[in-house]
Order: sequence, then structure tokens, then C-alpha cells
Amino acid sequence: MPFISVATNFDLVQEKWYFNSLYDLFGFSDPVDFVIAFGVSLIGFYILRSMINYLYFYLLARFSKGRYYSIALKLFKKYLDRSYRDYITSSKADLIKVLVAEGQNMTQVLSSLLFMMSEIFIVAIIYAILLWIDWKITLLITVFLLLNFVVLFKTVSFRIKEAGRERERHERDFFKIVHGVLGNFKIIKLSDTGERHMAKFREAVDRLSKSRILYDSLRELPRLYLEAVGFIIVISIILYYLYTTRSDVTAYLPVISVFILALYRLLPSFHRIFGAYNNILYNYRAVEQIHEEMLYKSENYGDEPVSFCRSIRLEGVCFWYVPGKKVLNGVNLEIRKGEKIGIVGESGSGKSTLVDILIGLYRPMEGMIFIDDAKLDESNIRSWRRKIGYIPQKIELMEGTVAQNVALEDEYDAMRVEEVLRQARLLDFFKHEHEGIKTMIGEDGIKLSGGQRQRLAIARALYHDPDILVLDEATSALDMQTEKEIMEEIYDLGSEKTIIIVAHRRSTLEKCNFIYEVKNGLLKKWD
Ligand SMILES: Nc1ncnc2c1ncn2[C@@H]1O[C@H](COP(=O)(O)OP(=O)(O)OP(=O)(O)O)[C@@H](O)[C@H]1O
Repeated sequence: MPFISVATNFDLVQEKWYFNSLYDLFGFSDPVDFVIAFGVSLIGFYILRSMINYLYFYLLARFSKGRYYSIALKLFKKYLDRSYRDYITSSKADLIKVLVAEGQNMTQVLSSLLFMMSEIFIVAIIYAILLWIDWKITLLITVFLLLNFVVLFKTVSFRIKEAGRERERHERDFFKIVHGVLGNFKIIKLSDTGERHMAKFREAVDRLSKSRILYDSLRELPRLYLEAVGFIIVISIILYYLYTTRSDVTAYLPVISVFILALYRLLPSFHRIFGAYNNILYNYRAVEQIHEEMLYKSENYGDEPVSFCRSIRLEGVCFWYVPGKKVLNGVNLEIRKGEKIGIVGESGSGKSTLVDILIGLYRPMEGMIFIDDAKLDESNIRSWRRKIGYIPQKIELMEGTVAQNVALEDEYDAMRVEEVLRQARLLDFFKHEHEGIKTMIGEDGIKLSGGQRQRLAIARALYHDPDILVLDEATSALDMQTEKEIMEEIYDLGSEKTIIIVAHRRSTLEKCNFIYEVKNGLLKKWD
């Protein structure tokens, strides 16, 4: 180290041109002062270097980890813009996994990429210096190093890429099992299959851990390998000079020292480049998966206003989930504004499918829907959906208060919430026994009974005072008396309200103007 050399031998101040020039430039008169100043400058330099390094790592982390913010936002938007058809066929566990785990893994890839580029830059500078000192030896080293890199790529990197694929596969199983178990907890408890699920989970975690262990141990290999390579290079250089000059290598000590110093700096850089490259390989599935998600063509429906003053008309509507198996096969139907329509049919006949088409969640595969005289298509479907209050068979509630679940927003009109809760025969329950409309209902409304959930869903559908109310088996969980009372309220909403009710109980449909039966993919009016 130059500082130690000059501190142990002041003559070097005069002998070495670089010390000499600096000595004269700053006007020193005593070598001791010069060496002290040199030492203090070195301390300053190392402090500054640490600060710059810290800043560099901070900026690197801010850039790459900050990307998670935009990746997560984009992914979440993609999920929200997914068509309903695609949503129900996608694995929810997979969606969560991509958003949570792969989003984070993607940031690892980004930081590794940046890190790799900066290290390549440092390596290029050191390389240029080495070429300038002795290009022949440098080229020889290059060939030797390249051969070793090929070995590392073919062995370690190849295996790490495999481990990355395994990681993704086992992580997928991991999320699937957790999602499946937590979503079916009651059944699992009853069927006493907890141990079986535990075994599956154990296997997934075990494989996931093994892939991580493999990656962690493999990524250390290049360092050990490169250390050995560095050692071989230094000895080989000395051997080269010994062989070519057939004398001791004192005369070549400066060149050898430069190479030792360069390798000392180069090898950790190479190791870091390999580390970053392997990290990219290990997490590469994250890039592929996020790329796939980003390529997904979102539902991009327009919001042109639809006026509903006269009727909804279905003309020759066909729909199938599986090609060749038509669920609806040329349905014709006219619903005039203000009519109350009942839909019946055997289980699996296609009632919910018909309703999902009517509310604009599914598009007919063949045939058309007209609202008054305007065709329902991509240009106006969003505006149509907003006119509808829908109560599904399977009610999904959010963790939050009653009011938030009714309004589906944090900001709500408390009076209106109370009004619709009263219509759904639920207000008294919350008013007298709990904290009114601010009662927390638990995750997916776990604190409510099946009937209370349905009534909450009815209140939710009524909240925005929709033109059309669609009830898909919406009162099936209620006792006869409560169902009768609620249906009275619903029928009394006014002659302007168009109501479509799917029900198994005929009593629910008593006040309907018309009742239709879905059978063999067609719609038949009941007399
Ligand atoms: N996402 C789907 N993918 C494939 N087939 C489906 C899908 N959803 C429904 N089906 C099938 O379409 C047919 C009609 O289903 P639909 O839910 O409309 O019946 P439904 O009359 O409402 O039944 P239920 O009275 O039991 O609720 C059924 O045979 C069902 O298996």
C-alpha cells in the first residue's frame, strides 16, 4: 500500500514522481507533514467512499424496491379490469401469488440488473488499465477467465435457473394450499382432513425450502471457484515470467503487483456480477409471469349513456362455457320497464347465466341485447351495469362495517344506509343489538347469519336506487315470513322499478307480471 511504503520510507517522497509532484504542488517543506497530510486525506477519502457507497445502495434500493409500488398498482389494475369470465376461471391463489410474491421477486431482478451494470462498468475500467499495462497477459487472462465463466454458466447458472423454476412451482402449490385450506376451513374441520392438508403443505414448504437452500449454496460456488482461479492466474503470471526470462521475477514485481491488485479488485466484482446474474435467473419466472399479466388484454368497455325508458330485449341469445355445449340456445325475451319478471328452472338449467348476461357481466356468444333501441355492446356496457342492483346467490362481503358493506364505499350517506337496511328488515337488528350501522361484520361477514347476509346484500342492491333490480335466489336463506316481508318491500319499490327474480319458491314470484322457465337452453312463458 503506497501510504505504508511512504510512511516507512520518507525517501520515496523524492524518488517517486507522483509523490514528488504532489509534494511540490502543495508546497510542503517537510516529508513528515506530507505523509501526515496524505494519511488524513486517505481517511477523508475512505469516509467519503463509504458515504457514496451508502448513497449508491440507497438509490439502488429506492429504485428497485420502489418499483414494487408501480408493479403492484399495475397488476391490481389489471385484476380489476379482468373480464368476469376470465376472473372466474383464474386461480385466485395464483393472482395473489403474482401480486405478493412475484412482484417482490421482480424487484430483486431489477436491483440485480442495475447492480450488474454498475459492476460491469467497474470491471471495464480495470480491464482497460490492465490492457494498457500488458495487453498480452491481459488477453491470456481473459481467455482463461472466459473458459472458466463458460464452466460456471453451464453448471452453476444452469442449475440455479432450474431451482428458480422449481421455486415458482412450489410457491404456487404453497399459495394454493393456504388459499384452499383457509377458504374451506369449516369443511376441513368437519371432515377431519386437516392432517392430509398438513402433509401437502409440509411437502410444498419442504420443496420450496430445498429450492432456496440449493440456490443459496449454489450462489456461493462462483466465489470459491473464482478465488481459486485468481490464485491460479497469479501463480501462472509468475511462472510465465520465470519461463520466458529464466531468472527471478524481481524486475517484474511492479507488473505482477498491479495484476494482483487488479485481480483483488476484479474477482469480487466478477463474483458480484455472477451473483446478480444468478439472482436474475433464479427469479426469472417472476419476470415471465408479470409480463404475461401485463400482456393480458383488459376489458375496455365504454361508458356511453344508455337510456332505459321502454324495454330490454334479448334476441336469439346463445351462450356456452364449453364449445359445443350451449347453456342458452336462442333466447328471446322482452322485459318492459316497470315489469316484475320471475325466472324459474331446474338447477343447472342456465338461470344465473341468463341473469349474468342481462346484467352485462357475460356477453352473448350469439344474438343481441337491446336497451330501448340501443344495442348493448362494448361502448355502453359500463353505463348499463350501473343501472342495476344485483343480489347474487353467493354473497361476498368485505371486512368492515355494515354501512361500508352497504355503500361499498368509505364515504356513505348514513340516512340512506339506514333506509335500505330498514327495507331489508335489518335495521332493528343492528340498532338494538350492536353499534348501529357501524357494527363490524368480520371477514366475509362471518358474524352474520346466512339470512342476515342475504338481507345485507339486498340493502346493498337498493342503496343506489337502481332502475333494475335483479335477485338471483336472493331470499333462499330467509324464513317464509321474513322473505314475504322483504318481497313486499321490493314489490312496493314503485311501478318504475324493473325487477327480475330468479327463485325456486313459487311464493316468491306471486306478484310477478310474468314467469319464465329456462329449459333446454330456451325460455318458455309460464301461464
Ligand atoms: N364458469 C363455468 N364454466 C363452465 N360451466 C359453467 C360455468 N358456470 C356455470 N356452468 C354450467 O352452466 C350450466 C348453467 O349454470 P347456471 O349457474 O346458469 O345454472 P342455474 O340454473 O342458475 O343453476 P342453479 O339453480 O343450481 O343455481 C350448468 O350446467 C353449469 O354447470
